[in-house]
Amino acid sequence: MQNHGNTFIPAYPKSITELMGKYSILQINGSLHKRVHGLIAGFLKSPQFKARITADIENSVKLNLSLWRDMQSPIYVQDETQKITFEVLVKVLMSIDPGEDLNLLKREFEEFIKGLICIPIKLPGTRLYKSLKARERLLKMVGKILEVKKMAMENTNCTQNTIPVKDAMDVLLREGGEQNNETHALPLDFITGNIIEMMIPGEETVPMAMTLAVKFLSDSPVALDKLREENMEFKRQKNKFDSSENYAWTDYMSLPFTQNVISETLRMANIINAVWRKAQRDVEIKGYLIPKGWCVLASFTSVHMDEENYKSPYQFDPWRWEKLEAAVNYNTRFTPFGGGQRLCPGLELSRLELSVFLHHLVTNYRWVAEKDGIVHFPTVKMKRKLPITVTSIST
Ligand code: HEM
Repeated sequence: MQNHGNTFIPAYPKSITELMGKYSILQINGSLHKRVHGLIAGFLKSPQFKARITADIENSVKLNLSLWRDMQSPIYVQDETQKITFEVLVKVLMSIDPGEDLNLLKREFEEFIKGLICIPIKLPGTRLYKSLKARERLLKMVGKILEVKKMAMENTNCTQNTIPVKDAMDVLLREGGEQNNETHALPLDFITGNIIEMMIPGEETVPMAMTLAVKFLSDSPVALDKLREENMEFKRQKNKFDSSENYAWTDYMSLPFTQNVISETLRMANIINAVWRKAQRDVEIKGYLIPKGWCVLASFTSVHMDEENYKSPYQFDPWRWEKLEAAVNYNTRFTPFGGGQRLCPGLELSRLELSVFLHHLVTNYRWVAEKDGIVHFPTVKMKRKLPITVTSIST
């Protein structure tokens, strides 16, 4: 994973490559990949972006959690967390607010991703065909949003600084277009395609991490008590000074046990359990020859569940991170977000979303989870979407 795209490149099953388009960030290599990755990662980790998105995440989490009070039991955590994170994701990528457009986009996107892992036959009626059609409709919808943004930019005779960059689409739209020099600008269809493709790694991962955090905490009452204690104390301290309860992203990041719960959840969840690569030349690793053209599956589960890396790896133990912090080489032993030049640009955003969700969940509700199991293939899911019954905590 640490190579520079000249030894191993991504290689996905045919249904995925068909659906993604050849200029997707997930498939491109070399200098174009470096440019697009750098733009998106730079934007998502900027303090200005995180400050702004924290309020959006809070609004979405608070609104959706408040509805739980009047919902009939059981509440299905997997569905509920998906609502929250989809709202955040489209805000990050193209600033769509909740409403009819968002609902339509969600429906089409769900139809689109159903075909990611399927038999790659492209005939009317097949799964792949339906998903390709959904992709065409998505391209149209996102293309319209892009057109509007482009016109707004042109009408205000925008230079880099006059209209603030609000989302990933803005970032890509402005790239190379400054000083009216359009020659280095990214083509519009490249941008539209990539906005849709960036929804793929962002859409299911964060809600599944939230759902599994609830699952692991339900099975570990001592860890849940400690998490609640830390977050209740944080809430009390905050309310002393500012009863409006608006927290900064740095507040969330400063809760050590909560961060350890998130790391431990990501280690055990293995939401992206592996990545696919293809050898560009003969490669020798630890005495084994991987011939040019062969595919390699870099398994993160094997890393995270290896006793040599983590003692009692199947035990949910957030405290292990207090001891591990200095010792673990994160590049090779903790890889939920991958590594090297393809390291997930949504890493910090995901941790922030998880922190906000856990904070509002444990300070507002107690819950009892029904029996449920985790399915690991082809993607991580709960067998029964994790049904829980909640009771409000009065503070
Ligand atoms: C818990 C949540 C998440 C996990 C576990 C996760 C995991 C990963 C992993 C393992 C990769 C590397 C893939 C590879 O090497 O081929 C990746 C790439 C990527 N992720 Fe995430 N991801 C998460 C959330 C997000 C979010 C919220 C976004 C969107 C805002 C996002 C956007 C991306 C993109 C665009 C890439 C491709 C990067 C590239 O190839 O240059 N991810 N993610």
